[in-house]
Amino acid sequence: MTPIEKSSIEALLKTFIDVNHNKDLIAAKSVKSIDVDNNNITIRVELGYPANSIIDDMKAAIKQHVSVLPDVGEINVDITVNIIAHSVQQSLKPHPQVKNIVAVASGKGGVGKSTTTVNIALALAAEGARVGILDADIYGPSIPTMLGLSGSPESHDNRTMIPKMAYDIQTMSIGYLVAADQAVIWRGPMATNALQQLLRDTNWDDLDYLIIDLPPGTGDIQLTLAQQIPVSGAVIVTTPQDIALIDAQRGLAMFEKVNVPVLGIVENMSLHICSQCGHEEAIFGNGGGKAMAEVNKVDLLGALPLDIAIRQDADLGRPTVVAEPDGRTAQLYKEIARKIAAKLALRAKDFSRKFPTIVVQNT
Ligand SMILES: Nc1ncnc2c1ncn2[C@@H]1O[C@H](COP(=O)(O)OP(=O)(O)OP(=O)(O)O)[C@@H](O)[C@H]1O
Repeated sequence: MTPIEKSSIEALLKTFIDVNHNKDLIAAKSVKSIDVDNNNITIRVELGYPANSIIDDMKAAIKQHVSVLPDVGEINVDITVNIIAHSVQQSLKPHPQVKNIVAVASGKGGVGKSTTTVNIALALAAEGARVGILDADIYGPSIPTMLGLSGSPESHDNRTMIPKMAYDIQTMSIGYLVAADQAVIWRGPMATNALQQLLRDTNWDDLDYLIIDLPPGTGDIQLTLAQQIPVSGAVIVTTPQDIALIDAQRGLAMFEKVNVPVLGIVENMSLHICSQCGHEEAIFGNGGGKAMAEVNKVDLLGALPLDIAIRQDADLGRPTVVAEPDGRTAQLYKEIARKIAAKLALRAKDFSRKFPTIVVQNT
């Protein structure tokens, strides 16, 4: 029997690409230990993103990958998940109750930003994370409707608000607090102050991810929010039309300007699938999101079809990820959600939480 060296296993794991971030397991620092005992192998993998729906397949794939070693005995693969906080803009302090804030933006309105936000948030939760949504879309706070929620949030201390819950997700929305026609007229500082307050005064309960649905566009409000909210990353939603892509490009530039990493682009309404005959048609054009991602060197996280079920589910307060959790569309949202979280996992840790604040006391 030829004894198996750890280095041979490591060499093999260097060729195992995790499709969620496109890095190999060693480069991504996902392999925590490799033990060999009498050619029986135990590999301990730690993922930095929630992955409920793929862990079993990934275990099997790693086993298969390593099984080519000559004289290999039993192979055990143990996969755990550990979601940590990642760094935010240098000048800002991270939110104490939220590990990672992710902003979802769009260059223009109506591209399906809120629908995408809500489904991605539900997908992250389905994958095992603690998730919240902050609906900051003052021009059309639609998250409450999409989750079947209404009414004012409660408060135990008359100071902080308790997030309203739907499908295990903590939510706060400008829509719970003001009439639909009121917030729309807010301008600049009024809107940004209100949104900052909403973030600060909500009693978020230990979140891994807080997804913020930003108001559409790239004006002053969005820029100020991108500057003042401690975000770990941003996602841009666009449709494949030229006009939407030009606006999405502005979104990219906005986040670049304030040093917020763009984790990728989601192309929404990319193909129309006829509910009668299944025929697929690129109503808003073809390949726009991909081309834009390539030009700007960001990732295309995924493309969602223009599908009447997505709209109907959202209108009924039961978005597709929970209405049809095993369907193809839910799978697409979960793939996108895992990619967002996995890309974030590769980014720098938030070191500010690791060290206690040092207080010098005069005696
Ligand atoms: N992939 C999709 N297929 C079918 N309908 C969709 C899809 N995505 C969104 N929609 C529908 O398109 C409409 C606009 O979506 P949504 O409200 O999410 O857009 P938005 O970009 O957040 O808009 P705004 O921020 O301007 O209010 C909604 O009726 C929604 O149900």
